[in-house]
Amino acid sequence: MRHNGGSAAGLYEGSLLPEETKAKELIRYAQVIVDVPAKQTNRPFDYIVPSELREWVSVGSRVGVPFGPRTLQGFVVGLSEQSAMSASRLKPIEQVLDLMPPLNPELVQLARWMSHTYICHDITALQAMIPGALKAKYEKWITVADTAAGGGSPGGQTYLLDASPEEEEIVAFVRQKGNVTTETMLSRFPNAGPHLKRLLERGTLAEVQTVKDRLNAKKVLYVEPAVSREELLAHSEKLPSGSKRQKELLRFFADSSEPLALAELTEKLGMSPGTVKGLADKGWLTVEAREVFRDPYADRQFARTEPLPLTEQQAVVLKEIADTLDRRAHRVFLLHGVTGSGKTEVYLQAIQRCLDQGREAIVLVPEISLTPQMVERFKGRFGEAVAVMHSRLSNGERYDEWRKIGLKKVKVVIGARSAIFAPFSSLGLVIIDEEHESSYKQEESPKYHARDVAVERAKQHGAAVVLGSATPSLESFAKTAKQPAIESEEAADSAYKLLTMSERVEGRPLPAVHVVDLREELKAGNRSMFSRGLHEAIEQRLERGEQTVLLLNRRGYSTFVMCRSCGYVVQCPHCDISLTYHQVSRTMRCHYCGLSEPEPKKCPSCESEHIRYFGTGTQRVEEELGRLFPGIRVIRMDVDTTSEKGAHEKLLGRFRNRQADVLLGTQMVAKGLDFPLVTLVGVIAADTVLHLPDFRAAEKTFQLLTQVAGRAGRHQLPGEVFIQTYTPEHYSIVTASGHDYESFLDSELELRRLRGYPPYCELVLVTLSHEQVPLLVRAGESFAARLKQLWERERLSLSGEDAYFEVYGPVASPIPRIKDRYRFQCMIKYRGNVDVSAMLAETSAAFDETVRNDKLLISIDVNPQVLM
Ligand SMILES: Nc1ncnc2c1ncn2[C@@H]1O[C@H](COP(=O)(O)OP(=O)(O)OP(=O)(O)O)[C@@H](O)[C@H]1O
Ligand SMILES: [Zn+2]
Ligand SMILES: [Zn+2]
Repeated sequence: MRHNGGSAAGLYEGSLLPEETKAKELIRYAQVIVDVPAKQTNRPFDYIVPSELREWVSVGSRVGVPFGPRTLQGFVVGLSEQSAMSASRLKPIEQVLDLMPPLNPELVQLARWMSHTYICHDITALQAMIPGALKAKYEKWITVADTAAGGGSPGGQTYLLDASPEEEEIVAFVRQKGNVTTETMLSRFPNAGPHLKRLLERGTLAEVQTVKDRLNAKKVLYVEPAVSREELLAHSEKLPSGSKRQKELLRFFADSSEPLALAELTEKLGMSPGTVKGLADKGWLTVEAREVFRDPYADRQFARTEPLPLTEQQAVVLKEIADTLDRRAHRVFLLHGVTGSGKTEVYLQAIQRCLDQGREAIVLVPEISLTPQMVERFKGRFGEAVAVMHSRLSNGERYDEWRKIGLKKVKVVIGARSAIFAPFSSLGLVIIDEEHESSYKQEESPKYHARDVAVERAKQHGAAVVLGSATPSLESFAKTAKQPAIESEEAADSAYKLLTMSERVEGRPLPAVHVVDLREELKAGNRSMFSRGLHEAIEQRLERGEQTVLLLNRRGYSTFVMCRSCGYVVQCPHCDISLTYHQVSRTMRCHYCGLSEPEPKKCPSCESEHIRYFGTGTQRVEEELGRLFPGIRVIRMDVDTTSEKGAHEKLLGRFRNRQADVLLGTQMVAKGLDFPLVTLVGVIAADTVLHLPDFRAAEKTFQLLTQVAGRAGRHQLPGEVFIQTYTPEHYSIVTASGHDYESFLDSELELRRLRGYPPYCELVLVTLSHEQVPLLVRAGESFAARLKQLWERERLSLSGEDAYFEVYGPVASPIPRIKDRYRFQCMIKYRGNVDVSAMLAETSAAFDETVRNDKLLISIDVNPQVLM
């Protein structure tokens, strides 16, 4: 069914024609990507657009289409007057699932770009763009098959050859109901299983499938008068005196003809819905179901804020961005602004400019810094025009926020990673706050980076992108013209424009940072987890009524269970990693497969009883604080205390209201928080990330330390920071303590250059997994060999260009086994104009059979953030 000779990309081009150039009546066919993520179905299929659906089908529509024996969800990616297939062989679209198409031609095109760039199926990319509530749910029904229905006797009784009485009964039941779900069937006939199977096999009954949304728009009943005020009053007069309530209700609407929600009305007037219904039945009132939006912030008031007069540095930066907006040009800015330099105010005023032009804006923030404070800043400035999207919203709330975008009820979306797909049609500005955050990368397929998607989307819209951070990623920094890491002409054109804000607002100083050598503490006989300096500083804050933020970076921290006698560490039996201890439930859990086991009483290896969890978790720091500073009020923020909906907000709210002296937590406390009374920041141990097997370890350490230090002294009171470490001489710690991004950058870039890591090359991580090592090794080796062959071919066509390509591995992955599957990886490093995506797509296609028949799994991660 593929169009003649069209290249994959070409297939979509027709769909990008402006809608009006294609008269609806000429549209006969739609190209649909169906919801089956497999190679054979990874292309558009042609369907007939029935004339009654023509008005409703556009590029980006979600439809239900017959596919083989089933009905599947699909996305319309193109419309045409003709099809290469003869019409007799094509089937019509069955359902259009939304009145408003959830995607638009630009997003459909973007999905195409994603599937190519990140090497995934088109449907996977399309599905990533819509909220979970719209992901297809298939409903299966049992119905009487057409053929069987025709053979009915006049009395409606089907004469079934060879059918048992039970079967007769089942068929009669289905016929009576029309459609029956399996559950209904089994609740009525608990032993129907075998009969059902036989009836389906013989074609008496058939199974049909329909596509259904997981969720529907929420509807609320509204009441309003159906007749004039005079008539209402007249009716009220005529009613018998016993109908007090009804009279009251009529008078109510005579006073105000505004529609009112039924629930609100009955509560207000203290009457039952029956009273309302009585009058509606008489035709005097109308009751009507209306769609409403579930608003997670409905009960919150946001004080309106006005633009602040800008500092000199803010004004310079805003002008650059505004100029680009005014020219409606595409341009990427990297805004390097120290902590507390007022980046948010710049974002707000840039957005205002964009809205003034009648365009829309997307703001991405890392999930964990999407705090009420952040939301407040945007809702406070733009009020109702803001939609908020994050994972703590319920499915329904998220769906409604998203629908508001399509319906043009909002102009600004603030959200985590996936908000980049907000279905705006005239996007003017995308802001990515804390652009260095690794959470912008999605770790499951499609493994996209929201920063790259943002740039791609902005190109299509002629929109500006602002990447903001106090600690820009090396990758982004290397793309600013200043950094000669990339030299080609094309690169110079697409270079990011660097904007700098080196000072905090109102000339406030950056906090003083003390680096404490923990080895010296031990020598001096201090065995506590708090150095003497930090201890004293906390004491001072308690006396002065100021607040402290303590960071315990648990990543890489030992919360494992170890035997003190023999050194045995409890590991997951299915994955090669140690189990993590959870104090609340006294269980040990595997982070990869979810296995949960009770804490062992004895060492499984030597039977010693000296087996216990090891290392410093946040709970232990909390206990220690209580012991050292009696009466201290601590709020602990980690995965355990923030798992419930709204917990995060509540904890921060309490801290802000001075209900605690210390906010203790993992990375969650490091970013975005802006509390006036915080004058002390302590880092319990700075080295935990430093020793991870990850080439970004030093960069991540620098970023984390700089970010957390930036929480101190942001307002009137000056701040102070203590960084405790076993490696005080490490350059990432030295430079972070001096707030010296430039020096860090120089040292780190030099190392990356020497070791051949980004930004001096691009990376792709290919992980293969299988239950048997021999097959895996063979597959790994032939995968690598095949890629190298392709490179030899590619290299010839690139003669003269500076290009580089190397495959490292296969070697066992850092985590060599997960869920009983062994894992091998190949690391690809390349540079220059190499179409690695195409090479990888071709190589993996060669493994299709092994994947299908032998259950080999191949995962491709382009620009990986996690190298495990
Ligand atoms: N022009 C201004 N005049 C006065 N106060 C300002 C101005 N701009 C920003 N502020 C205030 O300065 C504080 C810090 O600003 P903001 O939180 O935007 O910093 P930031 O650059 O985002 O820092 P971080 O990267 O640490 O989050 C805030 O309390 C903000 O209200
Ligand atoms: Zn032991
Ligand atoms: Zn496991």
